[in-house]
Amino acid sequence: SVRMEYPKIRRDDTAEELHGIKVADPYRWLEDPDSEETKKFVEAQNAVTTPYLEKCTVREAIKAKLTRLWDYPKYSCPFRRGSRYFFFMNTGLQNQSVMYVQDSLEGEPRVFLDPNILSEDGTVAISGSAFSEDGQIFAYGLSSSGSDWITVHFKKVSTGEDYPEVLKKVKFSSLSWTHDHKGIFYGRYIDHEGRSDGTETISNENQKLFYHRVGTPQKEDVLVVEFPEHPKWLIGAEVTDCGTHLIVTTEQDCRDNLVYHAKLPTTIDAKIPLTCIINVFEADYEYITNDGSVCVFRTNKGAPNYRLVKIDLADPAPEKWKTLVPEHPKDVLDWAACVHQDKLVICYISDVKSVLQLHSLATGKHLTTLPLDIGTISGYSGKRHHSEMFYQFTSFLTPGTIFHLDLTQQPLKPKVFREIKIEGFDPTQFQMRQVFYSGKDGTRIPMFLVHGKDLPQPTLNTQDAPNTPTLLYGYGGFNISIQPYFSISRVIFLQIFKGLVAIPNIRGGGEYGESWHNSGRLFNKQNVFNDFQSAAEYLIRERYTQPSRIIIQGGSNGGLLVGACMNQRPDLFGAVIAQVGVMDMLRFHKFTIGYAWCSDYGNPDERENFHNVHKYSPLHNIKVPSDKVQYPATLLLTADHDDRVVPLHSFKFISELHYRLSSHAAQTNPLLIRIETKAGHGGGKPTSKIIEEHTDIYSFVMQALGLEAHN
Ligand SMILES: O=C(NCC(=O)N1CCC[C@H]1C(=O)O)OCc1ccccc1
Repeated sequence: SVRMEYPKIRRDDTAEELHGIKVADPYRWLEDPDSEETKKFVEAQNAVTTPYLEKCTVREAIKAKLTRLWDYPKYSCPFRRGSRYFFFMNTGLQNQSVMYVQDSLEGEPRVFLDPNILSEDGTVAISGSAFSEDGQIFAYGLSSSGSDWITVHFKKVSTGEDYPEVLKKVKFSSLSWTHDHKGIFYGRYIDHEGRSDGTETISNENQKLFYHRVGTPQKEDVLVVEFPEHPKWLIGAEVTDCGTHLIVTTEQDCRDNLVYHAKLPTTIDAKIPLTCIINVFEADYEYITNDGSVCVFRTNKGAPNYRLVKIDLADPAPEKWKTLVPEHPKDVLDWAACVHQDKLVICYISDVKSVLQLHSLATGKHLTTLPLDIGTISGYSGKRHHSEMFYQFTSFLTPGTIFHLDLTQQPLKPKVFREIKIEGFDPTQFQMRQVFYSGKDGTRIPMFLVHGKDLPQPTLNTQDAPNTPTLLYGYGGFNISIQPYFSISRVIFLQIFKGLVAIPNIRGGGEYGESWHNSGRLFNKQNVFNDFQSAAEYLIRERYTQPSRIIIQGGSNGGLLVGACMNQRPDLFGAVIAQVGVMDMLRFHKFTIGYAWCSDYGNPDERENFHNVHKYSPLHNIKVPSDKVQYPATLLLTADHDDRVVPLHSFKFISELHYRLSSHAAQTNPLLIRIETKAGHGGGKPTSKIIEEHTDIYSFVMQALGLEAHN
């Protein structure tokens, strides 16, 4: 294939001496999103990528197929607030799901809030919300163009009218009502200078907790909690189920938190004095419910697979804690909620599949396990004072099934409340399996395989290497578990390319609790890359596919994963899709919320951590392969309002790839970047932009790997 011409991007002599080594950073100037030169860079890169994608002869056919199959109704669990029921629903191609209200489960749904009317291109999304206890006022966050910043609005439920005030400079905030329905606690970056629209990259510091009284202007909000000596702490606040106390948590990164509490004053007009009950960052503590001063927390303190403990706020010494639900030896206690006054809903992850149980709140004793197929609980709604609950099940081949459980029944019998079906998708044509493969160090790693029933079975004796296009997707970090969930774009990959989707549950995730997370972070981070490469080697050894047919895909921390893997094993993959990736591991902590990722990566300002991340940082480990080997066809994707992982990571990485590889004789695979506008990290992205993105990814893959499309 013809060699690509890439834009000539200026390199300057910026360099620093860091922890004993000289580190050049010739594209440092790309860190300024507002400079004319950076804007020209974006145009120049898109000017190369767009024609390449449009050259794909079946691009329109792929888009039509994606659009047709995408056009199926999507529902959330219904949830009761006050005397009304609400749910989100998307008829299929709406840019944003619409919020409906019903006076009863059988009642006629009425539009309650349609975010689609808030912008002409669907780029305004609901991001966070909370009803007052009586269900009469709805507090909701709106995010524009995918930014983490939100504005908070208040709607009177009975009339649908908004109150006049809008709360600004809000980010990474919980919204929690006092039970007198007068107002909410929320996190605010009141000191933030300059614009807060998600195109800025400055670090988010000095979040403070405010109390807002509905119907008053934001400038009258009361500063209730701040930690001026800890500018990087993020503050969470939750009013207890009984309404009398405030539970405050602080996080300095993406793991562990402190816990404070306070009795709520009847009038909130000054700072609230807190009592600290957990004062060391060594575990996660999540408030579930309380009876008087005795609170139930989900924690991994002394329990890497998590457990539920009772802590008496009046006597919080650890030796006084009572274990309510002990740690399971193998399964991870993923989340818990209190329902019907005296029951706990507990969701476990067992070999990556969800297990949903009811336990007694009083004794912790297991009451019943709700029947589930192999898959994931992707939604839940229920409150302590409710006698019913809803939960949503999904899997690779199940778009979504919503169950209703009436807890006053004996025996308990979950009822299918709604089953989502898709025209043109027949799940019986596909197969999903879980296999276990060995990592480089012998660790057994689970992997889901999804493919058409007609996938040519890997026959070990045929000479010709199997050439099934294989999408190998991974994340590998932050205690996040990649469980089976339905993705119509993956189904289309299987259909168009007669392909295989492989999802290895590599270390760094939460699939097997804290130990799985710890064995994939800090100085164990290379295990994550090894596990992912071992997954590819397993698929090749088992004759499912061959290197040139493997497409590795990852987003954010998963973008780092594929960026590192393409550097370490350019020979092992045919294509790389790196979405909003973390590519500059020496500087990630300097921008927006990047410092919070030091819990997985380590702080590069510290010598040992610096040398550790320097070893795998994608930007710093591009190596020209031997003369027969080339880098896989690579597509980086990012967007101008991504303020979670700022686009500079991908800008610098594509520039360095071009600089290092474009003169490598064997490098005929394209190395491209797709930079979107009015888009962010992914949350809240409108359906139209999602379909465009998947269309471009599949067009890229088809073009680059010379795949044929089956209709
Ligand atoms: O940064 C994250 N989450 C981690 C995250 O988004 N990461 C971690 C690495 C890159 C990117 C990703 O993988 O999506 O969320 C913001 C936040 C809120 C409250 C407390 C701490 C942090």
